Amino acid sequence: MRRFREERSGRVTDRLRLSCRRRGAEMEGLLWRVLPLLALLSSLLLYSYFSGFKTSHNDCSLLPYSHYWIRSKRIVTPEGVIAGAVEVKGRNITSVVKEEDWQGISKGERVLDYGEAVVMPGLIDVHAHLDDPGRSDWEGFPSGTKAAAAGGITTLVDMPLNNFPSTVSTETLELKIKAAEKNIYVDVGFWGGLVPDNAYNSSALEALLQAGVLGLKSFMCPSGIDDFPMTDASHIKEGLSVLAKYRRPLLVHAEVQPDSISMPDLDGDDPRSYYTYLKSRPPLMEEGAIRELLTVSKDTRPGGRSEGAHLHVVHLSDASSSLELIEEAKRNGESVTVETCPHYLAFSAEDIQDGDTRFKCAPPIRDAANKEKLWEALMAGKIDMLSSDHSPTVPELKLLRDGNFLRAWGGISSLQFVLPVTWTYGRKYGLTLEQMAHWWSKRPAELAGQRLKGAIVTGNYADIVVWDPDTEFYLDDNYPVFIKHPTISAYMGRRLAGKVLATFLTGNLVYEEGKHAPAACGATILAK
Ligand SMILES: NC(=O)NC(NC(N)=O)C(=O)[O-]
Ligand SMILES: [Zn+2]
Ligand SMILES: [Zn+2]
Repeated sequence: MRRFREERSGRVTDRLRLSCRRRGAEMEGLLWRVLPLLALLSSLLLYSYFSGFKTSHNDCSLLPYSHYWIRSKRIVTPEGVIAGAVEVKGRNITSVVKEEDWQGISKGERVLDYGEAVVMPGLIDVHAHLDDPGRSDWEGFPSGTKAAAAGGITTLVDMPLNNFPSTVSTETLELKIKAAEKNIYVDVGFWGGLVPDNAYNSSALEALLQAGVLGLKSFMCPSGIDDFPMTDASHIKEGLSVLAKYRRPLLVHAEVQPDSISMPDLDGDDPRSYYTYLKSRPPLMEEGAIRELLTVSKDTRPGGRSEGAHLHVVHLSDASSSLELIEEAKRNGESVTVETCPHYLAFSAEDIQDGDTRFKCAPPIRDAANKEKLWEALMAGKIDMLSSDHSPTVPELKLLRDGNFLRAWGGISSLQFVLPVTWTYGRKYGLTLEQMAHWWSKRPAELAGQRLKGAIVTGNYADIVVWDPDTEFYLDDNYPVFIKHPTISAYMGRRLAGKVLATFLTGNLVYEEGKHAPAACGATILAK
């Protein structure tokens, strides 16, 4: 029995030994097969570690790495235009070096040398209507933000109207955020709507602000959108008092039809004539609205009821009395700013052909003398910033064939073109690269409360546009245009200077020479 057991156990041991040997051989074989794979994997890991290669989000960028230098002879920084390089690592700018210090930098790094091209902070457009959700056939987040990226805009703040439903509550903001997520090629923040329904309901307004809108927007005249009714000065006063607590701005479309203004009689006037439309919205409408606004902007003074709130007049067209009133408010210590748009700086009423409703917007484009005064005010620092007021629609509603200015949709389509337009029309007034960055990046970043955007400085997000001020091009059918309906844009067919070469968004090269990164990796921006 014992022997048997021994014998048996001996046989078992033998078998075990045999199977161990066989398994050992198998393991060895496996090891030889796996070893090269392991070596490959570890070298890939090492490579990705040292090169900053993105393993997960590389569809967000046209570059296969995320640590690199952008080099140029013209980098626009808050300290002036310098020759040198901007170091980008991941999402941020990690250093900005002048040419004289460049030699000391390790040469193993990746360098994108743009020569003489301008390297500037990405543009921040605080006034765009992307019409999503609800009217994405007018524009929509994907095409709108692709156009923005192609135009050097890295951040835009979307208006609360023209989308449906209008963004006037936490629920409607939620719909907007959902529509934007994974569909945006640049960063997008949101203004909420101040409307009669929520103006006296501070808890509703607070909920909207807590949900992340960067500020509020209201209209002092009919907006043309049924679920976005107009507000008066008393609504605005209430809105400002809530905004004060959050230190966020109220943006106002400042046109009214005050009883004191006797509106011109248009009976018998040709609706196809631009002058008929111009007559229907005189400068007095802007002036009247601003006069009313100034009765409540007093509250924003230090020690005032709404100290901490801020009033921003959007798309100023009247360069006369309206501008003087705004100047006066600023002198009185009120927290007030004003923007104008490239179309008021590029076009004048004299140039607009009868029936060409591509030029219809509100307030209207005024005469050449007014345009000159707008440029003067802008150059003198009296106008704080620029915005696109990109407000497209479907071509049918522009009534291009009919040409009826009184019935056509009002709004200029410009999102992709604002950089070259500002540059092209501003050169004769001597505008500088620093002014471009000031009006399009620094001041809009402040308005939208974006502390890490709007300037090329260490620590900021690497939101950068590279453009060539000397290249001229025609906006013709061969030009890559990304707005949804190019035919309704007043800029098509124009010759412009200042070509966008590349756009970087939080370190990703999102656009280069007609091509976008495959994935929509812009972020929604919500205020905290
Ligand atoms: N509903 C609109 O988009 N209106 C816009 N229309 C323009 N500007 O003609 C605006 O901003 O007022
Ligand atoms: Zn407006
Ligand atoms: Zn607008």
